[in-house]
Amino acid sequence: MEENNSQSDSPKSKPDLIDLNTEISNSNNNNDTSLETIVRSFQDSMSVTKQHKFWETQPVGQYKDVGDTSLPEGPIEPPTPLSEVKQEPYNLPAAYEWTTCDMSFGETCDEVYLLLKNNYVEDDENMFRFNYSKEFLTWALCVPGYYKNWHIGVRAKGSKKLVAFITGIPARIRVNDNVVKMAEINFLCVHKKLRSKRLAPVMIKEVTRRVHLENIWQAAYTAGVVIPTPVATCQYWHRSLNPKKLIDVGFSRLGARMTMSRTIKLYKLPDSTFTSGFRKMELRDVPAVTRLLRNYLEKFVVAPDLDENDVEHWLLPHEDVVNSYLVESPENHEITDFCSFYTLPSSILGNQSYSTLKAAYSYYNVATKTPLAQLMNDALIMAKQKDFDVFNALDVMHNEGFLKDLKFGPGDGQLHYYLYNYRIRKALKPSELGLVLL
Ligand SMILES: CCCCCCCCCCCCCC(=O)SCCNC(=O)CCNC(=O)[C@H](O)C(C)(C)COP(=O)(O)OP(=O)(O)OC[C@H]1O[C@@H](n2cnc3c(N)ncnc32)[C@H](O)[C@@H]1OP(=O)(O)O
Repeated sequence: MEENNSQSDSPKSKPDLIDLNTEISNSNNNNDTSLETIVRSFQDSMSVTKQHKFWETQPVGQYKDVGDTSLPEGPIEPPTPLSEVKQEPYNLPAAYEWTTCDMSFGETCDEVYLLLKNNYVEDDENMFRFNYSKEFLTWALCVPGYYKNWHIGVRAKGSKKLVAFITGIPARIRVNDNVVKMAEINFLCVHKKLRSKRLAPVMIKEVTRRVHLENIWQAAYTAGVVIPTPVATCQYWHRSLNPKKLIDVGFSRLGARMTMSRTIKLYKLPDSTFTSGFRKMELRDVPAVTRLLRNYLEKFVVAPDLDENDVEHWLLPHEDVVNSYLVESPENHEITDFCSFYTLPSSILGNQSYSTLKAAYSYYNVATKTPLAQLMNDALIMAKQKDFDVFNALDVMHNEGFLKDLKFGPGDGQLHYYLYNYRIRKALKPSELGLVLL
């Protein structure tokens, strides 16, 4: 392991405090997310240039190269011959050992669930912590063509307790005109008691080694922390569905001149959806949804290259995991619009009355006939019917087109997108991203 050089963790998405009075008017926030601005403001706020002992050694965009448009787009390093990829796992401290987490095995899934439930991403004020369900974790990890040994755990040798986790899943991601085989890396987690001991770099190197062994040399990931170097920085927006509970648990505040009853009225939604032909997606819709989505995702600089298998896995409704709806024309039965959201509750830490915040996260949405805001309003109505407390959305794809109209308020946490071993010339605007990672 490397020397002790701690970095404070911060959530990769954060259920931010939103002021329920000002959030709607307060939405023309500064949207200058050019990479230069992000890196500079980050460095300014640290007053020194932060050192990244690990990330400086990796094939990722380095801060010193920011703004140098002469560097070519594409892989930073060429692939190494497979025979030269290290065959044995990286060394762990003597008291720990690697384990492959078989997520189809109930007991292992329980252990992963509990490690994350107790140690994964929190907001800056430590009021909320992501609580991914077991069904969600299995869905997110056991994807078409997945490699079991990319679901990597670390156990204490004596007690066999699971103390750390990191995962990769295979994906085809298009960057401009190139479809690149990548790993999507997620669920990096080190038990709270083992933090700041440089375990994370060992885990990242180990997942990298296992991905390389499959002849894959690029990866995509998101994080709440700034490390070298984001390809885009996005913001979360929140739409209250249950404002009273959100206020009671400290997720949001009552606006200055607002009463609770006015606030409840402000966020009230109709009981049923508005768009005729709006219905739940079914298995028979997979080909039409795939066509709709592929056509839409072409508009973005970075987006997944999804086939019918992927769409069936990622978008077919799955109780308490992912919800998808579409609009089928009552006249010609054409599928013209699609919207989806996934279920990711957070534990509410230290509240007497409530233990869980039920959050829906906007996933992939495509509107070709129905106005996007109307389609998303129907998604909000469905989320309310399903008893979600809040509907979250990033400012990616065309989401900016509905956020303000539908009474979303900006959060103060940011989510940074990264590519490993792939350079793009210029930082992207959130609206140039067609990718949502879980
Ligand atoms: C080709 C295939 C490639 C595949 C790999 C592609 C890359 C994948 C990259 C991973 C994508 C993950 C996507 C997600 O899952 S993002 C979610 C991350 N998880 C959490 O935030 C949960 C709560 N926090 C923790 O469990 C720990 O704080 C973690 C495990 C995050 C760090 O543990 P700890 O706090 O005990 O620190 P350390 O002493 O061991 O290590 C310190 C070093 O680690 C760098 N660090 C800290 N946080 C992150 C982070 N979120 N991404 C990348 N690097 C991170 C940090 O800058 C420093 O390096 P450097 O600044 O000195 O250089």
